[in-house]
Amino acid sequence: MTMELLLDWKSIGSLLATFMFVRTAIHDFLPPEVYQALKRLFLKVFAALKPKISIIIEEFDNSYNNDLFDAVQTYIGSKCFSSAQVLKLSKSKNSKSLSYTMETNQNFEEVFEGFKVNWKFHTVEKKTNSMGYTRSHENRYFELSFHGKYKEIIHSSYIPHITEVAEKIKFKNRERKLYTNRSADEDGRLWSSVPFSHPSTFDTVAMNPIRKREIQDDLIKFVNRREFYSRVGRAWKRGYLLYGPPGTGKTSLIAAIANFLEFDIYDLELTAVTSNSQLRKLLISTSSKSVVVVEDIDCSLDLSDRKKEDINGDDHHDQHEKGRKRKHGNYSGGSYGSIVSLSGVLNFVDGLWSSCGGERLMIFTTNHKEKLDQALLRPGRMDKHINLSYCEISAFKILMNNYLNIQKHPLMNDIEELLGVVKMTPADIGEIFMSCEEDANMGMVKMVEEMRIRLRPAQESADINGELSKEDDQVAEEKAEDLKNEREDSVAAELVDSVE
Ligand SMILES: Nc1ncnc2c1ncn2[C@@H]1O[C@H](COP(=O)(O)OP(=O)(O)OP(=O)(O)O)[C@@H](O)[C@H]1O
Repeated sequence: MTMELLLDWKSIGSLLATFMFVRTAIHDFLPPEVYQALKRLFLKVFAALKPKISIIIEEFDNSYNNDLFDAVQTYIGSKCFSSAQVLKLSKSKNSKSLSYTMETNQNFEEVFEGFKVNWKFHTVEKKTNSMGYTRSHENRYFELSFHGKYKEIIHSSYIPHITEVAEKIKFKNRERKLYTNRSADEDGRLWSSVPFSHPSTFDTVAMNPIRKREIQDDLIKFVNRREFYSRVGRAWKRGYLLYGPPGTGKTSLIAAIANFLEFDIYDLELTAVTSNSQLRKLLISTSSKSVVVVEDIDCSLDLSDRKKEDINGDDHHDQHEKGRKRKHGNYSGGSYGSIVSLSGVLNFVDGLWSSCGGERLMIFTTNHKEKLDQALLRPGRMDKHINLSYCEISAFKILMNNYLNIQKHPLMNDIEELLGVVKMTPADIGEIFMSCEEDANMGMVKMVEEMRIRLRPAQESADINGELSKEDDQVAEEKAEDLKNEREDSVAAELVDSVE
């Protein structure tokens, strides 16, 4: 028995020695190219002996569409361009972009987290017999092959990765919509929609670049915080209040935000809402990536006096009566014809979306921030207050570049000085530039003229009050400087104010 064992150990030893000898001989005597080729062959043979696993993803699952098949098709379509030899190219009706799909029997290979996966697309003709008729149809499916030891990673990481990427691609390619509830009463639908195509972007909005960057950062932070919101048990939403005089870019900024996030826009007309329950339905039916806008909040609701309204519920009779009168055109409304109560708005702003998932940005606009209830302004409801005001030089430069396509001009100093004393909205400036689009120089001259015209009444009234001495020009200059400093201070204060 001991002898046999000894023999066995001996033979193993000599086998190892032979192996080492052959290996060294091959390594030392064979040319390196031959050695590498042999090595590759050996690895291939060895890999072929390893267990391989395949997963089949069919187009239909018990006659129902298989979402995973669609996801794989989208995913591979976005990647196979460089590797597959035959591809199909198409563009679907509601899509902005072209999409590639694989042809039958084509392979696509990729490396995920360090291991290789192989995809193959199959089409098989199938015949079914029912009630004496033979019907043939195509059975399309993807086959995913990989080494057996990666089964767990495929299931827990790779497949979720595919669905996530596919979702992002589909979202990017879809046509975005602008929804409005204005015609809700007539056609019975909650929202009517048109494709959303507003040209305003963060590049075209005339605004202090630092504040622009700050808003963009805030938006990026918001959309990247899904886990945070779910961890702290809060609805994934953020409230913005845009305030400032008419024509300062509130609507333009909203469009720029929606374009930046690639979200749908819901323009919520509160005066067209007939009850709080309708308001609730409207809000719940918004898509999972949406910007809900309530413009001119001070004009559509009596928000200044909360005590007038029943905060915990609707006064249905009262609401109904207001709605009836409004429909018949003879309702001038509490202060502005409010149909939904303040509680309705506050409730949904506070947490109606907690159970809906999805990311929603709520934007209110007003020309009169001071008219709004403090309860509505607090963080959680309006997380960020953005003041859009009269044009200052950095915003002016953006408009000048947009409309006249110039970055510098000899009249810039005059304009900067005048902007310190004359209130010009970006809309005013846009109008003047629009009329001289072809002649940048003329546009700038006209601008200075218009500002000087507007400056005169201010100087005259100052004169009457005895504020202006004989050295008009010098004092006007000093005043311009003071106002400019004041403006800079208020911009700085606003920045501090809006930092959470
Ligand atoms: N900050 C801005 N940047 C670029 N364009 C602007 C800006 N502000 C105003 N405009 C131009 O003026 C027009 C009116 O602007 P917008 O509707 O955005 O102002 P608003 O503040 O929403 O006005 P309102 O309070 O009356 O609704 C727009 O068509 C836009 O071209």
